Amino acid sequence: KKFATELKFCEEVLNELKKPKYQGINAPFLIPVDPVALGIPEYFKIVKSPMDLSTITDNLNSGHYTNSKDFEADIRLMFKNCYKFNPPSTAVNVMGQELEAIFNSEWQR
Ligand SMILES: Cc1ccc(Nc2c(-c3ccc(O)cc3)nc3c(C)cccn23)cc1
Repeated sequence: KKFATELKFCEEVLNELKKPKYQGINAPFLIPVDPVALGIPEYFKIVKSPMDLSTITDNLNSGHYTNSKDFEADIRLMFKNCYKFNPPSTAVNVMGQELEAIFNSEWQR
């Protein structure tokens, strides 16, 4: 896709994931994980490259992404981090799976 159109599509998908209608599942992903606030001091030992939707938004707006593949890589990194730290069937792990399913269906649009 043409560069500008490509990034416009990224912005649309990103905005969808952040919508209030998904607040039950996007909450852990809207802002950077705060290990102190969450009482998980081991977080940065387990997750070497933190990523979240606000950081991805800043990256998109600052021209950090040169194509949609780089944008997609950070989205996927965010979910991988979630599954690495939050064991299967925990609330946050399930929220990650649900939000990832929404991303996947939007991304194929
Ligand atoms: C004791 C404990 C256990 C699990 C969590 N996970 C967690 C995460 C999280 C998100 C992404 C991620 O890569 C890692 C963690 N976000 C939260 C929130 C917003 C509320 C409650 C728990 N949360 C917090 C504390």
